[in-house]
Amino acid sequence: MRHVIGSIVLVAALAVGASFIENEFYLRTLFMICIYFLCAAGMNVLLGFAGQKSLGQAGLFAAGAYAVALLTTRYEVGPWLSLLLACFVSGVFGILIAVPSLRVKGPSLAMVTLAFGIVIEKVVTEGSEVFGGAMGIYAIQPLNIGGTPFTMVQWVWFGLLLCLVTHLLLRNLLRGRFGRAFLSLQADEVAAGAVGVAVYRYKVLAFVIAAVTCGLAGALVAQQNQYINSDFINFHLSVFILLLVLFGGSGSLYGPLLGSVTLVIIGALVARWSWIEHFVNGALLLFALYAMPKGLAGVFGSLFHKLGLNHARSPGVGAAQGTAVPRLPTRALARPDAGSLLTADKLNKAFGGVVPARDVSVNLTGGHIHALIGPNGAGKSTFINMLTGIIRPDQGTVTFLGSEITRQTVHGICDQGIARTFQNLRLFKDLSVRENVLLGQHSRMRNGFVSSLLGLPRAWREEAQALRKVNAILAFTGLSRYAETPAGSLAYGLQRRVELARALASEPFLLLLDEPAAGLNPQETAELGQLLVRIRNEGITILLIEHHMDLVMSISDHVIVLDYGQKIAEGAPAKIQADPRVMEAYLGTSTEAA
Ligand SMILES: Nc1ncnc2c1ncn2[C@@H]1O[C@H](COP(=O)(O)OP(=O)(O)OP(=O)(O)O)[C@@H](O)[C@H]1O
Repeated sequence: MRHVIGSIVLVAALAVGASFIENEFYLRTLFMICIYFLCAAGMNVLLGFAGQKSLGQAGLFAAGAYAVALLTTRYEVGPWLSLLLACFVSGVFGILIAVPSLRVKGPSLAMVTLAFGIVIEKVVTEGSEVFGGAMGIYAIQPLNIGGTPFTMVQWVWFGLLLCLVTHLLLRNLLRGRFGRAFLSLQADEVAAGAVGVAVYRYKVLAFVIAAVTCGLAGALVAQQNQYINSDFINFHLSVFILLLVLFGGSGSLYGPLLGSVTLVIIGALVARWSWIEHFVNGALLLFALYAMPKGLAGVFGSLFHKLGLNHARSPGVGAAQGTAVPRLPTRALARPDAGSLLTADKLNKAFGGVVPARDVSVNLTGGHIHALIGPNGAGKSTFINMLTGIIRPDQGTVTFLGSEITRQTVHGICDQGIARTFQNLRLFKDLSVRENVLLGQHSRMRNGFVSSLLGLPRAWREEAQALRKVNAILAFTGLSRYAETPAGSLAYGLQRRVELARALASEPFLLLLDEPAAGLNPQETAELGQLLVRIRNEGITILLIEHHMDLVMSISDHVIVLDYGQKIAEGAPAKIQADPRVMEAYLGTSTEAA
């Protein structure tokens, strides 16, 4: 609440200050700070959190501006309703621009969005019949109160109010489940899916948020000027919006504010020499990229840190660190009598000539540790990838708790109760250990977009409950003391444990571990074995891919052996150790020689 009250007081003070300003240029500068803040706040969600690079924001600005222009001049829709509809139209364009992001990434995505911006620019320039071309559209109805158009001071007040609301709403959204999900997209989409984040849905959402705020800004500019033409909509605007975020601090809640205040004021100072404006912006962009990778927010953040002013309390530090033996949060099994938890029936997969799965059928009994072993390239990881939806089998079915999951999405399978770790660690390295594990709780949290955006009690309750569970998992896995450490800075063995803790946070029925002991020293391997037994004792079934035979034979209840994509043996560890086909597969010799 302190932040909310502080923000309201600041905005109220600015609004009162603005009412004493008589100079139109200063008021307009304040209004443009608000406009660019709106653009930057949405762009920050898209770029700073979700990691999607867009160079087409000018097109979305145009969508809002022209929507309001056409609605008020051609269709005589009232200015307030037009403003609302303009946000809706921009949101629809946001979905359109998001579609390519489902297929392309990084620079390719930037090029596609750039093309979108250019197309919109061309459409409004050339389509003079509808959009007025370079002449533009005049007589756009401004916002009004009781039929009296806003004065310049009222525009500033309204701009400030929108900035306040946008900031507080986005802050609610980004500090919880949604913000973490966006960050996971930026870090690793495969891992995001595996912890239950619906990757495509969240990407589209980030694009829509950026589109709506940008469209709102465009509509306000059109209504305030009562005029819009194609000169407003150009590539420089898209780059400027990008610059606002990068200069202010991408991924920081304060970045958009710092960026828009600084750059609009710099723009106002050089306004009389319009020819140098682009040079200045170019130089600032280069400066931000080279000298301030975290933007102004990063510079201020480290300054406050050095001065000891950063009192941000870490959530729930020390919780669940008591002496009692910690328990894992688990969900109740819908069918507790289910002997067979998962059945894979005749799974087949071919990558061209390589066939890593050939009629593989496996039955995993609940409450056991199953091990999947086999020589390198036998198809073990492919098998786990098929169970978790990362790879679609060519043939065969996977049934989990009585329902077929063969064609389900990666996040849908996580939702059902299957969690996994990866052979090559896939941690969200820049996030703290606690945030990594909180991301594991994503699929267990039920607060939706609206309750998160509005910061309703339900969202806070969910967040507090998730935090309690995460603290218990950290204690269970012995990670409590590293809770605030960035995951990527931990020793390798601890990183493996964080990935395991993250998987446990989705409260799975079945835990799939792809070589969890790879890279661990003998002591760490022994500790891992004990941890896995404790997890099994909590009622969680484990399927473990491992090359450490000592570990496999000491903790497994059931061992499955793959070779060249075929199951060649399965049974109790002692039986597998004595199986001649297994020896042959491992030693590559005939049974007699072995
Ligand atoms: N996406 C892919 N495209 C093409 N070939 C693939 C793909 N994934 C796996 N393979 C091939 O399938 C075979 C089985 O790979 P997989 O990773 O499943 O084996 P593995 O038993 O897990 O091996 P290791 O123990 O070395 O991890 C290998 O020859 C591998 O090169």
